[in-house]
Amino acid sequence: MGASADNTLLEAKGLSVSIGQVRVAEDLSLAVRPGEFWGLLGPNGVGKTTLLRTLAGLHPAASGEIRLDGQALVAQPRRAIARRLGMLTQHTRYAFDASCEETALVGRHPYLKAWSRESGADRAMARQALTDLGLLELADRSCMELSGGESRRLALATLLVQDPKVLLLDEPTNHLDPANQVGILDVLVGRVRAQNKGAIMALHEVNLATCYCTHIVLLYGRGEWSAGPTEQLLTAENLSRLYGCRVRLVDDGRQTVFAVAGGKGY
Ligand SMILES: Nc1ncnc2c1ncn2[C@@H]1O[C@H](COP(=O)(O)OP(=O)(O)OP(=O)(O)O)[C@@H](O)[C@H]1O
Repeated sequence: MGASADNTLLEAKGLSVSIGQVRVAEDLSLAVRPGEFWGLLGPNGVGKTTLLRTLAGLHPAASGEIRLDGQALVAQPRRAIARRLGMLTQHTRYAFDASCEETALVGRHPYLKAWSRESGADRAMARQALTDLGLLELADRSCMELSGGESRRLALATLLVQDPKVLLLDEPTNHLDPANQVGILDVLVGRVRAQNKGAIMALHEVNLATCYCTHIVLLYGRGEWSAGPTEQLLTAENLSRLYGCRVRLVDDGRQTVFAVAGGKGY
């Protein structure tokens, strides 16, 4: 199956999404093209995870359509979807005792035939991903013995080994110190650009979004949203409305950053 005529990797058309009593998005349309890295921002509980799960085909939309690589998502078998789309979930929990290398190799499962084992090339991919995420020294260590940040990086390594065209990332920088946050975003953005992938990343760190994201989706609540290029969407006015607290833009001549200026009384 080839990409769609205009190269769109993942497309939402007129998508309406709810969960429980929460209206996440009404009539949402967006198209993720090769090389684009989208940021998904909004307050706690607004529905970022739910929207990512919907785009992955794991939560049903109330209406609208999702197209992956030019074809309706619902028409594609899960195994085919897993070769094209991968999701990093918000929390990393390992239920089975396996080494970090074996855990990273799970990313190759969508490509293996029944009863077949991972090849040397698969193992090389796993070791490369562990190297890229600074985990090679832990290759033989049990995944049950990792710190929160190490577990997070192992989950990302597994996603890189899965090597899908579309990456859905739910707060990938959770549990990571600042150096590891920019380190893993450098790796992810590097892969997206070099290999013409597309990504959507839910996150709360607005200043990482300004550094790394080409496009932004803002979820305001009650189904309201806006989407577009980062420089148009990420303004102090939009962010103040989004989070319900005053956000200021600070410019030191080299970089512009957003700073929380305090609550209503400040
Ligand atoms: N299975 C469920 N049934 C009903 N409501 C749910 C369910 N799962 C989540 N919710 C609710 O749906 C809303 C959206 O949750 P979601 O996890 O998508 O938000 P989020 O924007 O990712 O939040 P956060 O920033 O806190 O991670 C929340 O109010 C949550 O309590």
